[in-house]
Amino acid sequence: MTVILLAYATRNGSTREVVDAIAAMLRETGVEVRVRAARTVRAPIEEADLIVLGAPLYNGRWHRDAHRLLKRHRDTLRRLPVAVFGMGPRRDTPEAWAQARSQLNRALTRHSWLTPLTVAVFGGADSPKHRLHRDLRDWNAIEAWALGICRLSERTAAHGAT
Ligand SMILES: Cc1cc2nc3c(=O)[nH]c(=O)nc-3n(C[C@H](O)[C@H](O)[C@H](O)COP(=O)(O)O)c2cc1C
Repeated sequence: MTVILLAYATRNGSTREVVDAIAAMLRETGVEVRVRAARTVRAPIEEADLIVLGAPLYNGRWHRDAHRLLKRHRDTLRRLPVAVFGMGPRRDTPEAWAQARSQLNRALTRHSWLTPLTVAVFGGADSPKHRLHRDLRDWNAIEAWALGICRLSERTAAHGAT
């Protein structure tokens, strides 16, 4: 059975909600999914056919737990397919979306050995305690991405089996 590890970092919980939604979608397709906070993923990394790493952008930076996971597990992750997503932006303008994307791209350049299968930004959500509680998460885009991941994992598993 295909095993997908979903590793995430979060400050206010919205990334975890996205990961839970992705996990539910993937499980419906018969994939085995393990959800872990990025900081708790220790070496040796669990056996998985594919890793999904999701974390929010804060003040132009990707969450440090995501960086740490990539650093700590570099040798294993070099050999495994990795899909990446970031959370942001906070404002719904083309400029803000482009900025979030370029912040994530810049963060990934710190790990030049990494060639993700796919990279996405899903839109940010304010903490429930925030006065405005804006939520730009596009659940249709998240679902489409999760299904794409599923197809990728099937292809990877088939490739590994030959
Ligand atoms: C203080 C603060 C700074 C933020 N900075 C950025 C940023 O630089 N770029 C971005 O795209 N999103 C930014 N965001 C949006 C967060 O990435 C978004 O709210 C995300 O959903 C938070 O994830 P979490 O709930 O998992 O912590 C910021 C949010 C806050 C509250």
